[in-house]
Amino acid sequence: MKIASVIVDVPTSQTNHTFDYQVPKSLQGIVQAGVRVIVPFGRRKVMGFVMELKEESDFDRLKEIEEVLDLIPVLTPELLKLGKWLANEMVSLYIQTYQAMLPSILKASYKKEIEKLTDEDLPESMETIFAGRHVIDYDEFVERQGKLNELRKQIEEGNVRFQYIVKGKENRKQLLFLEAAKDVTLLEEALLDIPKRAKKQREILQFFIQNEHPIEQRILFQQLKTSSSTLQPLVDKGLIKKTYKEIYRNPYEDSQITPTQALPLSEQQNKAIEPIWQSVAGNLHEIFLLHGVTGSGKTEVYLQAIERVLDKGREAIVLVPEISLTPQMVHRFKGRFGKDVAVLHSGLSQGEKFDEWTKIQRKEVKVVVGARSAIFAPFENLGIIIIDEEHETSYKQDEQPKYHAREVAKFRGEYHQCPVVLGSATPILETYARAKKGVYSLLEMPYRMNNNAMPPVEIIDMREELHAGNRTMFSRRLIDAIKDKMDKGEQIVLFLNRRGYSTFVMCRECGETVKCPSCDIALTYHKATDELKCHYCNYHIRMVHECPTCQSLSVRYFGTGTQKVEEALKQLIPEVEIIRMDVDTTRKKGAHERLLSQFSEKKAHILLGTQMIAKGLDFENVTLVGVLAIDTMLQLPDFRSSEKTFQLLTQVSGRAGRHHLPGEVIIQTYTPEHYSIELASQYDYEQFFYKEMEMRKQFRYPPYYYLTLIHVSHPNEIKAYEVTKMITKLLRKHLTDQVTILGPTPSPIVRINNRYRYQCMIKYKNEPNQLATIRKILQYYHDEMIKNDLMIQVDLEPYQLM
Ligand SMILES: Nc1ncnc2c1ncn2[C@@H]1O[C@H](COP(=O)(O)OP(=O)(O)OP(=O)(O)O)[C@@H](O)[C@H]1O
Ligand SMILES: [Zn+2]
Ligand SMILES: [Zn+2]
Repeated sequence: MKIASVIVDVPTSQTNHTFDYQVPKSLQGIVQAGVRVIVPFGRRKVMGFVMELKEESDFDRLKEIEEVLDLIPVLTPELLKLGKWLANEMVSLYIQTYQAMLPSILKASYKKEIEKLTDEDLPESMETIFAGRHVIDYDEFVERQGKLNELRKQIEEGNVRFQYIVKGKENRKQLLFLEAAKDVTLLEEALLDIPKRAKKQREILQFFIQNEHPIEQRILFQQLKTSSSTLQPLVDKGLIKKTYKEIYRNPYEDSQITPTQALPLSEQQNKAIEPIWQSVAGNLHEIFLLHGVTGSGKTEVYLQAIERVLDKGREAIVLVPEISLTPQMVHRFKGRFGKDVAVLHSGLSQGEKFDEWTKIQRKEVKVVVGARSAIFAPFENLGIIIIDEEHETSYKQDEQPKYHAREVAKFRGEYHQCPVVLGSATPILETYARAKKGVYSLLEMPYRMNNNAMPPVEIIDMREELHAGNRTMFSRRLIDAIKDKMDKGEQIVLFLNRRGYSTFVMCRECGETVKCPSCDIALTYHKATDELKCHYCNYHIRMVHECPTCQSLSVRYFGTGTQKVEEALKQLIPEVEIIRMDVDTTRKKGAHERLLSQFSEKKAHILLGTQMIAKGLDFENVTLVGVLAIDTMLQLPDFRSSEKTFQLLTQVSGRAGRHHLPGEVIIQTYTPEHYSIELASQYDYEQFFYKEMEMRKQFRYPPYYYLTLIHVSHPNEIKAYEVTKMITKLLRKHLTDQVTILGPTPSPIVRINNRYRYQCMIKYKNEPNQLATIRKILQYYHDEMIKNDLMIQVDLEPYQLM
């Protein structure tokens, strides 16, 4: 095969197809599908992925591949196929999609260099920049105000050369090891020749007489309190040799993880796992929804399902949301499967991620536990895919390609003919509806382990607090409960929602927000025009200062930070010890883990935090969970806000009373009558599902309709608006009239990084022309996107509507 078709690292829609290259003789047999190569492209050199090899091309005079970056393909045949499908479905570029599947360290880095080719002096101005060097960075040349026309002249005269350098910048970590270079008897003989006063040298040699295994040089020096100068003569004599060993950067201290055994399953676990085992045994592709309340023992089901998969010699992918990928969670998997587990999440350094990925690629592990992108783990014999907390929005990538891990899981499950298990206490509506219809197999686990009751939930009406003259953010009931637990030596988790933002307004007197009459979402405040706007349909009214419902003047913006909560609480209860967990306190590596272990060692009464603490945590001594300001979530301008509130409350409540001590939950809100708060407090998912489905039907949202969101941004507001308007026009013209097109309307966050953001939304049930039309629109704006700083982003089935 002499010709390779290559997807090149030039992310534009015009280059979004394969280019043919000749494989030079020297690289034949080395270039194969799935490897990265370096190819000439225009005047540059770029990285590319080989899609396939073939004998013939429709083009003649092909350029040659210059270099191969991999000996083992980084993309398996399955991943090549998956990437093609995914890019088409998501209207994203092939190159972006393939790059999203790989550790970011495998992305190419590009550099421009100028090389001096002559021994003669260059003109003075250039010589000072070269400063005696042969090669310099082009960027440095420009930065130091080198003259470009001078440079061009020198290039033409052949005195200097300009070149693009492409590098796959992966690096493997190597450590320096020492080991005996000769037989023990020979070492013993040599020892006799070393004078008594060379004490340290003798110690080193004795060490190797007693230890035949290589040891890291650094550790030996530490142990024997010695250094290179003592060692060197022994190396020179050929008694000891230095070797480099590639090692994995391992972020987890495996030795500290206690191995665990499979637990005898409870009755409901048995019932749930049986169909999964059958599907594993029969190599059947089936999608399961494991709907189990918090603490019902879902994780144990996952573990024992995986066990069967490994027994068959196949592999497993387990997805866990980023924020619940805590050390606790990792330990549960490593405890059961030990060294067979790789872990992938964003807390790892690039190098660590690459090493974990390498273990998968080399088939040195059989299980990967990771966040969203672990769905692309290059296993070739997959036996199960598990997505825990399947409702989590972090499974949807919010940059291109805007894929959802669940859809990728289905593709891979079908390819490998293996089960996909979606687990949650609060599955997303779409998923539960499919399970009800029989598209997925529904497995229910309605009870907690040991039949512990779910902790009782008390809803506190914050409007009444205000009426009673309490202007703090804590209800009297919550403060009393906190003090009570402190007295008993029990612990408290306080949760503050932060995903909201202060652009919605609410009446503190009656809890009312102003909503769009046709979209049923909260209006957002726009300061510039002093208006409230619906960012789905662009309905707008003047900002209200008097509550439309109760005529009070207590209409306020909403939003508080964790730090404020901490300070306010300390004023009320001076002796309280608080561990605060938010983006600020967990920025440093390992901080997350440290704070949690401090809390479990009972070094504080309260763990106060944001979304970060809502999931996965399992503390024996926690008997009270308090929820502050849940309204900021309920009023998000997002049609899923009720659902997200229900999910969050259920998760948070699940943190209390998981063990022997009974727990309780207190939720503070200005809208206690809202169905998602009420039903969450009763743990009634089923009821919530029906109620919410009704709303979705009425306002024409998923799962009854599909949505596509198109985002436009530009430094000039008028431009952003005009383009969005044009896009809605084109859509209206080319799509069938069953489709609703909303917009143009400003995004809820109108300006980010000095770019103005507008959007429009397509609501449809079945629209065969959609993808083709969107592609045409992108083509149409191609030049402007490249030259004029215009950005258009397409999000199919969006999760973030901001
Ligand atoms: N078969 C079993 N026998 C004894 N203990 C079990 C068994 N299965 C699970 N457990 C224990 O019950 C507790 C709850 O289980 P687990 O954390 O797996 O529930 P979960 O459904 O994943 O909960 P969440 O959704 O809240 O994370 C854990 O402490 C776990 O070790
Ligand atoms: Zn009011
Ligand atoms: Zn509207």
